[in-house]
Amino acid sequence: MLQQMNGHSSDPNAHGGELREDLQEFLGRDTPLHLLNDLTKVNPVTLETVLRCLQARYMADIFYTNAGCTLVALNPFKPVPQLYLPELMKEYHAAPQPQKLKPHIFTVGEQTYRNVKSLIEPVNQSIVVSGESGAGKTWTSRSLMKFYAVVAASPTSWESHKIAERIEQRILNSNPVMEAFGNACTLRNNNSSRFGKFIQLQLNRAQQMTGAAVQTYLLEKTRVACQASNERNFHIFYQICKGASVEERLQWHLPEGATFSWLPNPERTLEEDCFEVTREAMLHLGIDTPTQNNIFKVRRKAMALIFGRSEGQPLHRALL
Ligand SMILES: Nc1ncnc2c1ncn2[C@@H]1O[C@H](COP(=O)(O)OP(=O)(O)OP(=O)(O)O)[C@@H](O)[C@H]1O
Repeated sequence: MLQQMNGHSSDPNAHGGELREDLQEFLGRDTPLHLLNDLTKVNPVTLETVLRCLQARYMADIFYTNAGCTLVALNPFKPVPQLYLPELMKEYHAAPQPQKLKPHIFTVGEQTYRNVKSLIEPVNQSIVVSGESGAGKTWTSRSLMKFYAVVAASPTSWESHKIAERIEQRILNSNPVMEAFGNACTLRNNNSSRFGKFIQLQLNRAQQMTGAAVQTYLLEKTRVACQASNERNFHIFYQICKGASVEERLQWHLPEGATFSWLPNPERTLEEDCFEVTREAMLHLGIDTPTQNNIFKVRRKAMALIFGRSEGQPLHRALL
């Protein structure tokens, strides 16, 4: 992280072989760097000092840092389940001043939620999640959706509780489906979203979740026919190839172990390859098994048409 950014060396010794005076002063300060919760408090604000601070926090397993009203999220590249527990979501939700708690994506979620709540005429709130490929945007969006599913789904009556649960579950189930059809393994990220998305969560006047809409754009369609070496096609094709049942294989004319010229690197086993998870999520979204089968049949035919037949299979059989 400290090596190179935008072509500028961030080596503090690059300035005449000695640490610059202001940087020396910054590094020698009394407060340990990892305790700096807000990058605007870094003084002087330079590439070196900001990166030093983020690096110190990363080494101390602190992955969120404020930068004024923006939140910087570092990808931990390891599971940190204790950071995303429902109890923690509730803690941020119940806090009188969540911004006084440790920086977290839940602070942003809660602040936004309160903004909607505090206005007499409800005004839409937006959270922009940006970063380079593999930075953790999908993870962050998922965490926000889980947060709202917990804090915005607590209606009182049993009947409405059932409805809220259904909506909450559906919102969360949209993720595996979107990711199966729109994500692929790239050099930078095993589960890279190859499309942009605008997720809208709808609340009623009591700030309970009543629905959600996802608009997708800019799907990287060219990946179907052309992938960089060591990258893969969209997950769904591998899921079908690896996860179809014996009956489905017969029905879809998909022999066990069939290989396709445009489905490279099938030997890589990813957790995203799980067909069952996609099917289950589709079921929860109201896409029943016969409809699912039709969707997968079309996918299978696309595989024959676009990817070429599985080895040794005549075309008329592949298109059946
Ligand atoms: N907060 C986190 N905790 C644990 N793991 C994380 C976290 N953020 C990201 N990751 C890991 O990093 C991987 C890449 O993150 P993610 O898919 O969210 O990146 P992205 O910014 O959406 O990338 P792309 O633009 O390529 O879709 C995740 O699959 C996950 O393994």
